[in-house]
Formats: sequence, structure tokens, C-alpha cells
Amino acid sequence: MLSVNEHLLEQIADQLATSDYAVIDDFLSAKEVEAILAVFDIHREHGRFKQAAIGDSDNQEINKSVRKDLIKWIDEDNARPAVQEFLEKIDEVKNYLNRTCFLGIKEYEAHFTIYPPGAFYKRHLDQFTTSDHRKISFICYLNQDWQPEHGGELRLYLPDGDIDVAPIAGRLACFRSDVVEHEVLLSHAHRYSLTGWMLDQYIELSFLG
Ligand SMILES: O=C(O)CCC(=O)C(=O)O
Ligand SMILES: [Fe+2]
Repeated sequence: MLSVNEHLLEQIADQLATSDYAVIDDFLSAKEVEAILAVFDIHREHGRFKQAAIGDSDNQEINKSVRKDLIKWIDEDNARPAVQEFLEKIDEVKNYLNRTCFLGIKEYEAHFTIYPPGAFYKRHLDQFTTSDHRKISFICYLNQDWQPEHGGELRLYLPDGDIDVAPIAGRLACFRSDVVEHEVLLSHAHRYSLTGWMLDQYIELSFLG
């Protein structure tokens, strides 16, 4: 049974096809957001978040002048139910995009993400110079009480100008990984999200810590 409203799926596909990006509210309900944040707490208590790196598996580098977020990769086989449900929804988006946009997406990789106060991620593209298997980037935001003074907006650099996306709870932002440059503006509060990429080939995930 479909758990993502068909109308949302259509909106994602239409917006991606016409503008290379899509922003959808209420992709997750308030209850789903809460359940996922509880999983963040567990991983944080166990010290599982690590400073994010830049580059692909063979060229990993930590550069705090480029990005300052903390991540934990999602292990799909051992994901807790709330995260499993999120992945099932992403799977539905993936299948819908394959049917309607012929993207040939095979799978996805995703991580829990925390931007502590003072963190940002400078302007970049999500495709690595050494590999271009990331086709669609997606970020689902989990910030229940986000206020403009918290910052941390996602800025998308588009042909017609920049767009800032507030990281509010339940919202899904996605965009073509190969063309849309973007950055995360300085965050003044803790900023929580699930970040992932739809890939056009199966990958070896064993390097993911
Ligand atoms: O969290 C966001 O809004 C974007 C994150 C991002 O650009 C990335 O992790 O590559
Ligand atoms: Fe990115």
C-alpha cells in the first residue's frame, strides 16, 4: 500500500521535471518527525555522530571551512521502525520517479545529519569529481520550532536566482544532484535532517561508518 499521498508524488515529479528541484511540505507527519528525532537521541547518546567529510569513499577529507555538520550513515538493514518508514517513503518516491521520469535510479544512501549552532555547508554540487552516480539529492527536515532567526536555510542557486528553503519539520527538499549548486546557510540553532541521494548504480556501502 502507498504511504506517500499520490498527489505529493506528482508534485515532486512535476517540480523536478520543470525546475530541477522540488519542495514538498508534510512529507512526514509531526508524529513521524518526533519518532525520528528520538532515534537521533539514541545515536547521539552512543556517540555515533561524526564530523562529515568531503569527497567520495576513496578521497575523504574533513575540511571544516567547507562544512561543519555531524553525520551518521543509515544502515538500512538495522534501521529502527521510524527510520524504516521514512526509507519506505523514499522508496515510493524513487519508484514513482523511475516510472514517470525514467531516471533509472537503483538505490539510495542516506544519513542522519546535525548542524550544531555555528555550522554551515558552503556552496557545492553533490556530485563528486570522481564519481557521478548521485542523481537526486533529498533532504527531509525535522526542526519542529524553526524560526527565521535560527538560520540554516538551504540556498538553491537556480538559473532565475537563488531560493532559500527553511528547514521546517516534515518538509522534503530534493533537486538534481548534477546541476543544482546549493549551500546551507549558517545555522544558529541545532538543525536536524535526514539527507540522502538516489543513485543510478548499486554501491558498496561497507565504507560507511
Ligand atoms: O541540509 C541541507 O539542506 C543540504 C545538505 C547538503 O547540501 C549536503 O549534505 O550535501
Ligand atoms: Fe549538498
